[in-house]
Amino acid sequence: SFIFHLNLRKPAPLRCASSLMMESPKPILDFEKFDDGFVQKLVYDALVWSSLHGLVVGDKTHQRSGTVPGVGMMHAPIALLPTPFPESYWNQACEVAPVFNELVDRISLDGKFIQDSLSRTKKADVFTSRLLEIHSKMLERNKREDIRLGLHRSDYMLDEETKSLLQIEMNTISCSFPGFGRLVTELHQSLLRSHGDHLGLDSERVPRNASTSQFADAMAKAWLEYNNPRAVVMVVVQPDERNMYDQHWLSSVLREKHNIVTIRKSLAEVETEGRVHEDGTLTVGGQAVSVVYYRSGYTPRDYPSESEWNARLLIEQSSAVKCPSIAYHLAGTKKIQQELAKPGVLERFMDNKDDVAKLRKCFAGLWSLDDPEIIKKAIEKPELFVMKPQREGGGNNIYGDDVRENLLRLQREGEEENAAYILMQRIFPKVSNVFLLRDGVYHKDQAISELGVYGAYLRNKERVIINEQSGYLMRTKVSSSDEGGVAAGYAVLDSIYLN
Ligand SMILES: Nc1ncnc2c1ncn2[C@@H]1O[C@H](COP(=O)(O)OP(=O)(O)O)[C@@H](O)[C@H]1O
Ligand SMILES: N[C@H](CCC(=O)N[C@@H](CS)C(=O)NCCC(=O)O)C(=O)O
Ligand SMILES: [Mg+2]
Repeated sequence: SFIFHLNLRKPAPLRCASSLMMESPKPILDFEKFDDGFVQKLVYDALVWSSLHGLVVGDKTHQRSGTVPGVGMMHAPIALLPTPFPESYWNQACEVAPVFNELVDRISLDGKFIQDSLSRTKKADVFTSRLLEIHSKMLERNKREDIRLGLHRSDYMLDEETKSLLQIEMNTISCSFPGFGRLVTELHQSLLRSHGDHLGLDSERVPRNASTSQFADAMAKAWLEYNNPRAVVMVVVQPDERNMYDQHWLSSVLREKHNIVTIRKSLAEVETEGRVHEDGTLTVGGQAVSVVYYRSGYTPRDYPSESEWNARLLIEQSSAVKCPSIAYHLAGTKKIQQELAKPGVLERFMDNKDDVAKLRKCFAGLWSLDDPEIIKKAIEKPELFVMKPQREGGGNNIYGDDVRENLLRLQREGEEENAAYILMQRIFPKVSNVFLLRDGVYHKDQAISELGVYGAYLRNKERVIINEQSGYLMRTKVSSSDEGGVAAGYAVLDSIYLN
């Protein structure tokens, strides 16, 4: 930011400013300059702020912390200060959010594309085949979803090599941290207001983040579109949830701002208490449900028995607004992400050339395992690739030598299992210095970050009611870690400092 201000003082030639903008972010923390005493003060203020503002998670050493609110809470893992991020890439990520929202909706309407794209994955991956089974049942019934609510998060890394913003993945189900994304932004703004002078940082450079209210408002509008004043919003949750407060933030806004009641049910509870009536209404425990918001159901672990699959099917068959519908869920799989990267496929869904260009600009290299050239290259240089199964929730990817091992194994075992994976270009973001705060202790470390941009989409038949970028989440992890993910225990919650 210091350099940025200097630049503002003299009328820099455009070239210089733009080249400054394209520069990789300057560290805003000169580690050597700070004394531990000052950092400890920042840490103390950050921990108090987090505790007072509900930026808390369940403490896994406390066995009731995943079921009983208020018991065994721990501050969420956070970065002490925001991470520098070039404003030009921030603008690009925000601008493309509504385009990705529209793309997901268009894909969801093309049942044949979904079934065809995943037809071989169906044979190689049981979990995906179960989801596809529900999807094909809906196609057979010609089930229409007139009211469609998407609450997405598109994740990006800034590739240092190519100086380009590349999409890691598009999440269309159970996107974590719409509650906490906003809170971490407010925490960092608060810390910079108190200590900004000493740090030489301006709190105005941390972009406003209304992720919680924008997601809750979208759910409230979907509730209105369903038009049953007695109906509730149902949050489908995991029986044991360490991240319940992030979820409760949305329920709290629904109640306080919109006077809408939410209920929390596991898939097993939906199976026992749920019913779909003649007119399509879903009732659970006798209460009519207008919107089903999944914060579970995205991983095989959420389906320990047939009961959970029955519940998923029951919900899908109802007239409730599913967030996501099975089609939206499948549109966000990694296999579909890889299919979309093939030449001409985006054009199948988007007629606006500029939109297609905006989407394609942030595609990393994505391949199926049916491309011998790529397989050969990945076996030679596995460190340049990430191999991904059709899984969500973190901790599932294959890196480095394991990529080579797995590719050789698949060659030996025959091509059947190939369709269960995709290959992706490995992205190498710039490393920056961060203070990571976990369990009340800070660690200075080299880290890399991943910017998640939330997108909300609400449509009723031909009427698009909401299509917006709705806040952001920065996740920062030690650069030595291949995997990411806060819930998975690798990353911390962060925000950005525009430079
Ligand atoms: N192409 C990539 N290059 C570098 N890191 C990646 C890449 N893809 C994924 N990762 C890392 O792995 C983590 C999980 O990958 P992701 O595709 O987001 O799977 P999940 O659905 O489990 O979150 C990401 O948060 C990121 O840290
Ligand atoms: N416990 C569930 C966790 C839900 C979950 O894992 N969601 C995936 C997308 S599917 C996700 O957003 N992962 C990135 C967040 C991270 O880094 O941990 C919840 O919070 O409702
Ligand atoms: Mg992810």
